[in-house]
Amino acid sequence: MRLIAEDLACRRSGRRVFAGLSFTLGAGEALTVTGRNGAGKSSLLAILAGRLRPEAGRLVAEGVGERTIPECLHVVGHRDGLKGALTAEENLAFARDLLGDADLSPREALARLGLAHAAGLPVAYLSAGQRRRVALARLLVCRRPLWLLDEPTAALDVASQGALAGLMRAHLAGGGLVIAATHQALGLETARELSVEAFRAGRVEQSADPFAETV
Ligand SMILES: Nc1ncnc2c1ncn2[C@@H]1O[C@H](COP(=O)(O)OP(=O)(O)OP(=O)(O)O)[C@@H](O)[C@H]1O
Repeated sequence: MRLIAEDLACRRSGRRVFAGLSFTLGAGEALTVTGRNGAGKSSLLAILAGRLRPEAGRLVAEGVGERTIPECLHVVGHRDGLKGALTAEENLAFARDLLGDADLSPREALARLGLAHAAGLPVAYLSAGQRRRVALARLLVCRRPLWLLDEPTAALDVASQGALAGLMRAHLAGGGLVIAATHQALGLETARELSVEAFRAGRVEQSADPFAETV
């Protein structure tokens, strides 16, 4: 898969958040989206996920056949999207049935996140970091090329941050793409950085592409 974002602009509550934002991301590549609070990182991810309409610009996915961009991606955002009354395993089985493209079994995915022991517990009983790990395990139960991650290390301890870095590296090595909004280093040495602040309305040159030399 290759994702091309062209000249994206975003307006929220009547305020221009960013404009003229372009990038291209190919198979095996990662992008970290940075910027201060309120700069528009989550808004950019929402546009990429098809959950927020851009004020201008367009998104193109190459190499995905008939599939739409939302059918090619996973989102792990601020809200974990888990059902508290269901067990960790049941939540993942639900996601697998809903999304299709089955990959690892729920138990295998939980084991990769060090949560095999919690498979049978209702998610409501889990800690914040454990819930985040269940949400991240969703990445592994369905095969989707593009991972959109919003502050994926939030609430994770050091060991779990390392496990996440390993999962992202394996995904990239298999030709996947990762776009992660973050305030922290993610342990991805090859990731390029996209500062949303560089595209703040009034500060941008139209269609400026910070990766023009590398794509
Ligand atoms: N649901 C919403 N409705 C209207 N405006 C919103 C909404 N969500 C965010 N905004 C506004 O959009 C702008 C960008 O917010 P966004 O959440 O994308 O920033 P961010 O860079 O992800 O911030 P943070 O680092 O705090 O997560 C902010 O000015 C915010 O007030």
